Order: sequence, then C-alpha cells, then structure tokens
Amino acid sequence: MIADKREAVIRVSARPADTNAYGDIFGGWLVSQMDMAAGLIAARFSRGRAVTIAMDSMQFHKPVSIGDEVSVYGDIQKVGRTSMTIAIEAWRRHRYEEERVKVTQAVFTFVAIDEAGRPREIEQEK
Ligand SMILES: CCCCCCCCCCCCCCCC(=O)SCCNC(=O)CCNC(=O)[C@H](O)C(C)(C)COP(=O)(O)OP(=O)(O)OC[C@H]1O[C@@H](n2cnc3c(N)ncnc32)[C@H](O)[C@@H]1OP(=O)(O)O
Repeated sequence: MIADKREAVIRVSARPADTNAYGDIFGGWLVSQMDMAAGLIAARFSRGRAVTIAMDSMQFHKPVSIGDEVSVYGDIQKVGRTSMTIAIEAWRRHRYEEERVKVTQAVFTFVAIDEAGRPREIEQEK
C-alpha cells in the first residue's frame, strides 16, 4: 500500500462545488487531483516539464463526501527512456475522525518533454 510508505503529495478538502447530482464528489475532480499529484512527482523526478500520456487501471472504490480530507499518494513504478509509470492512490478521512479509506487508485504514464514539447531523455542517478 503506497499510503503506508509515503507522505501525501497533495492533501485537500472536498468542497460543495466539487459534487455531482447525488451529493458525492465528482470522479473527475478526484482524477484531476491524482493527475496533479502524478505531475508533481514526474516533474520533480525528471527535473523538468512532464505531461500525461496515459492513465490506466482506474478504479473508484468508495465515494468521497463534502468536507472529507483527501490525501493523494504516489510512487514511481518504472522509468523508461522518456517515460515514467506512476501508481497513484487517493484516500479519504472524515475531518473529525482518524479512520482512512482508500477511494481511488490509478496508474499514470508521464513523458518528460523539452521546451518544444518533444520527448526528452530522463537522466537517472547511477
Ligand atoms: C513555470 C511553472 C509552471 C508551474 C505549473 C504548475 C504545475 C503544477 C503541477 C501540476 C502538474 C499537472 C500535470 C498535468 C499534466 C497534464 O495534464 S499534461 C496535458 C495532457 N497531456 C498532453 O497534452 C500530452 C499530449 N501528448 C503529447 O504531446 C505527445 O504524445 C508526447 C507526450 C510529447 C509524446 O510524444 P510521442 O511522439 O507520442 O512519444 P513517443 O516517443 O512515441 O513515446 C514517448 C514515451 O511514451 C511512451 N508511451 C507512448 N504511448 C504510450 C501509452 N499509450 N501508454 C504508455 N506509455 C506510452 C513510449 O513507450 C515512450 O516511453 P520510453 O520508452 O521513452 O520511456
């Protein structure tokens, strides 16, 4: 479980403006938080611009409610010549309680790009 090993990349409170017609938080809002978290990890690791090329294996396990604290965790699974595969999990916590529940997980692939938007090689420390 990524959340046991890592500090949250993003921690945010879900707001009324982020709800769907049923009063739960939009899946798209969660995906956006996860994409941002993966983007921060990719930019830091590749030391430059990086963009999302793919998102796979997404699952929504549980709903998120207004006021919940949402924490997004991430871990780089694989580094290629120009790409990074990043596993992301989002967890919710009721703002008055300690119990945490995994709500979503997905695998993102980011590509490091240069100023012209072309894939650039990722330098890795030996
Ligand atoms: C100044 C300060 C600013 C501050 C700011 C604040 C920022 C606060 C952080 C927020 C961060 C948010 C981050 C959001 C990130 C977006 O939302 S970005 C927007 C959405 N994404 C895009 O617009 C990307 C559009 N796609 C492209 O431009 C081109 O496809 C790319 C990415 C340049 C790649 O070009 P390409 O010619 O298709 O690449 P190609 O050479 O074929 O493949 C490159 C690599 O991708 C892999 N790949 C290709 N297709 C796939 C696939 N379907 N699946 C997996 N891997 C694939 C290849 O295997 C290859 O990997 P390596 O073997 O080199 O490791």
